[in-house]
Amino acid sequence: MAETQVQQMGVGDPTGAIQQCILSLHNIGVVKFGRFTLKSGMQSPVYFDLRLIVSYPKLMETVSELMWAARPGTDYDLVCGVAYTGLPIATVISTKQNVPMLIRRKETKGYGTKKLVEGSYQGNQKCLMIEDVIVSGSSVYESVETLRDLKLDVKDAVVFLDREQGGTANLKAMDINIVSVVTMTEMMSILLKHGCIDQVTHDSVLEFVSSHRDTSIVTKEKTSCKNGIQVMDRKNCSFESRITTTNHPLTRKLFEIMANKKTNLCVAADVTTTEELVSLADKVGPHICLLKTHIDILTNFSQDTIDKLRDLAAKHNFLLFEDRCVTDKA
Ligand SMILES: O=C(O)c1cc(=O)[nH]c(=O)n1[C@@H]1O[C@H](COP(=O)(O)O)[C@@H](O)[C@H]1O
Repeated sequence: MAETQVQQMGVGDPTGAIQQCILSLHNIGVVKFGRFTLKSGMQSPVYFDLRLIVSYPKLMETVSELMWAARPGTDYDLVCGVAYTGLPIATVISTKQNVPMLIRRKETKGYGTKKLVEGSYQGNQKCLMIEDVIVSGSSVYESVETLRDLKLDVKDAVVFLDREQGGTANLKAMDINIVSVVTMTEMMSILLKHGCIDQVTHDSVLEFVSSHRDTSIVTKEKTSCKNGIQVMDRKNCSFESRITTTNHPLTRKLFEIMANKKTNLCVAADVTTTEELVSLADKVGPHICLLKTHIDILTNFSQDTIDKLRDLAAKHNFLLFEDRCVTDKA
């Protein structure tokens, strides 16, 4: 797609470039319907998986051109993609527009330079952030925060899809101006118009969006960034905010219990009968997040032991952790 053609778009997409792109993205399976767990833990009937475009170079070029055309300002010294899908898009923009690029890592390397930001930069350079999807704005915000710590001038961001779930307003409050190529409402109406989805699917997505418009920014970790090196500050993070720190469902579940029950107490149940174990679990259950068992020291262990513990874990909302050691070094 020619740059001039893309630049003519604007309100109403007169050239149809955005519509065409949405239909192509739908064809390759980027727009998925079903039941999806989002980064925030929220269940959604729709998922926009732009990562797939790395397998379709021409489409990646189109997406990059549409995003560059939608950018909110001019005269950027740098572009920076938000990991991961923002990175290939930023690379295409960087080479096509001849604007140098930065890479903002998701995690600091534990070796070598230990830098969080790769590439050359100087203080006060103006940088445009590039992201695939915005929900709450947390991903964009975390990257902006890191770059601002390095004294870069970051006020603008461009995103392909705005899911209209509060991210734009959240970022505005952080002095970040973000524009999107398309909103969820616009995308759904394009897909409906072209017979890609039925009215029921269309309506259920819009209903979901309208009832989940108030997401808030939850930063992964309180971090500070000195000379591009990230410093974690877990001790000052709430259990609530740490729910989003991890991708592991079990760890997330543990943080959810800790946040809900306001406890980080674990009990190690070193008792020798099922009756003692079950009675202890029922007594301490309301106050703990986790019960550690040693079923190999129970004299009357059976399936009944497991069933009773499971019922109590569900009743009092705690996790069970069996600590059977093959070799106990202690
Ligand atoms: O997990 C999500 O919320 C999500 C929904 C979706 O439809 N597509 C999608 O890519 N995401 C992920 O959500 C991130 C943005 O969420 P926020 O950080 O809350 O704005 C993206 O960078 C994706 O990793």
